[in-house]
Amino acid sequence: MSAAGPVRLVVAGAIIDLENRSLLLARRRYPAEVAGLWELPGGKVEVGETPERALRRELAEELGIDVEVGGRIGPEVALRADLVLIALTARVVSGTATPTEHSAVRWVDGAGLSAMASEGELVPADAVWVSDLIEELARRA
Ligand SMILES: Nc1nc2c([nH]c(=O)n2[C@H]2C[C@H](O)[C@@H](COP(=O)(O)OP(=O)(O)OP(=O)(O)O)O2)c(=O)[nH]1
Repeated sequence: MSAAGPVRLVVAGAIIDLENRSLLLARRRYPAEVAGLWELPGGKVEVGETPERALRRELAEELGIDVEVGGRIGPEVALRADLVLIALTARVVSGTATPTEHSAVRWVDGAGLSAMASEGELVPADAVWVSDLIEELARRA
């Protein structure tokens, strides 16, 4: 795509459990470069869709959960010239996260997230969010 082409947004959910001070991560199956690495679940925003609505749709499809979406967290990340990634906070309103497209899900606390980042277990683009996520987990404690 040319540099002047439309930019597509990917929205990822920083799903936080207030009681357990933990964050939901999902393990990617594809593409090969990131298969086996952990991400904040989400997906691409469709034309005419708000990021909030896209996140609720993706999380219902991918994990079978209904979430309430909060505000932005962390910086936006340019994945490619035509793809930008943002993260929104969210909390589960109903359902239990059960992966349909990911190979696994797990809840981690701040220390666990930090350890996974150090071990290179997160998808590379998400590494920039780690300090903001750890701060958020501590703030809500
Ligand atoms: N969902 C999500 N995608 C991420 C994250 N970090 C990151 O680099 N990505 C990349 C991987 C993909 O190239 C793109 C999102 O693709 P996706 O596969 O989740 O979205 P989708 O379901 O709407 O897309 P598709 O498979 O239908 O093409 O963003 C993240 O934390 N969450």
